[in-house]
Amino acid sequence: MTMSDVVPVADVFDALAAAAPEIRAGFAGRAGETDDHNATGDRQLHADIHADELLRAHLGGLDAVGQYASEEAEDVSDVGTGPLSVSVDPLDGSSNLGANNPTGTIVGVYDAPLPAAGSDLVAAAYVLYGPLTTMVAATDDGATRYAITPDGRRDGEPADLPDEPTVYGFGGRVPDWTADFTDYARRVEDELKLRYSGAMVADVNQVLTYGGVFAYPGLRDRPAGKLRTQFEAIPMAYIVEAAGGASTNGTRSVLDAEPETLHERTPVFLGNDALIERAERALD
Ligand SMILES: O=P(O)(O)OC[C@H]1O[C@](O)(COP(=O)(O)O)[C@@H](O)[C@@H]1O
Ligand SMILES: [Mg+2]
Ligand SMILES: [Mg+2]
Repeated sequence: MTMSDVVPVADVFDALAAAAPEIRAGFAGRAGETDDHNATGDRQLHADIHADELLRAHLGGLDAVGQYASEEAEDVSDVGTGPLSVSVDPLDGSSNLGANNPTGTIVGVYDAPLPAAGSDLVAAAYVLYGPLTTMVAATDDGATRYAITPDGRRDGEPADLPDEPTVYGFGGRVPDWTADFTDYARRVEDELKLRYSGAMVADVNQVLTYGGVFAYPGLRDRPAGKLRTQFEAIPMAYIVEAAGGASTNGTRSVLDAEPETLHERTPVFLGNDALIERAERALD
C-alpha cells in the first residue's frame, strides 16, 4: 500500500489532463512578453500566466489539494484543507513558444507543506505539447505514458526507460561549462546523438523514449545551474527514477534534495544508471 493508493493522486492526474487542452488552445496570441518577472528573474510570457491561472483553477480546486505553488508566483498559496501540496511549472520551455517549438507543464505532488523534500514526493507528471499532447505520470508503482484528448488521458502504456542509451541533451553554453563537466560531455558526445530543444520536458521525453542522458549542469559562474529544484528537478527526477532510470545533482540523487527556499536552483542529470554514475565520478 503506497501513499498514492490512499490519497487520490489520480484526481490530480485527471485535473492536469483536463487543463492541458485548454493550456494548448491558449498558446495562440500569448507568446508575447508581459512587463513582469517571476521569482527567478525570468520575463513572464502571457502564456506562462494563462497556464498558471488554468492549473491553479483545475488543481487548486481539488478537495485533496491544500497548497499550490507555482514557478510564476513568489509564495505558496493555501487553497484548501487537503493533505496534498502541488508544485507547478505551468509552461516549461516557454521561450520555445515564439519559435513554435515544444513546451511542457511539470507537476509535483507532495504529502507535506512546501517547500518540501524530494522524499515527500508521492507522485509527479509532465505534459508535453509537441506534435501530439502527451502526459507521463508516475507514482511509486512506476511511470505511464498517456495520450491527452479533449476527453482526458487515454491509452496508458508503461513508460520504461530503454536499457540502451542513444541520445543526450546538455544545457548551458559550452564556455560556461566547468572543466570536469566538459570532460564528461566530450565522452558522451562521442557515443550518443544530440537531441536538445531548450525545453526540459521535451528533452527528458527524448531520453525516456530512446535512452540516454539529459543534464543542465552547474556552470562556472552559476554553480547551482538554471533549473528549479522544487518545480523542475525533483518532479522530473522522480519520473525518470520511476521509469527505471537515475538522477543526480552531481553527488547524490536529486530526490535526496531538501530545498530550504521555494525558488532555489540545482544542477540536474537524468537518464540511464551508467551515465549518471559516470557523471558523479567525473564531478567528484
Ligand atoms: O536556454 P537554455 O540555457 O538552454 O535553458 C533551457 C532550459 O530552461 C528552461 O526553459 C527553463 O524552464 P522555464 O521555461 O519553465 O523557465 C528549461 O525547460 C530548459 O531545460
Ligand atoms: Mg521550466
Ligand atoms: Mg516555466
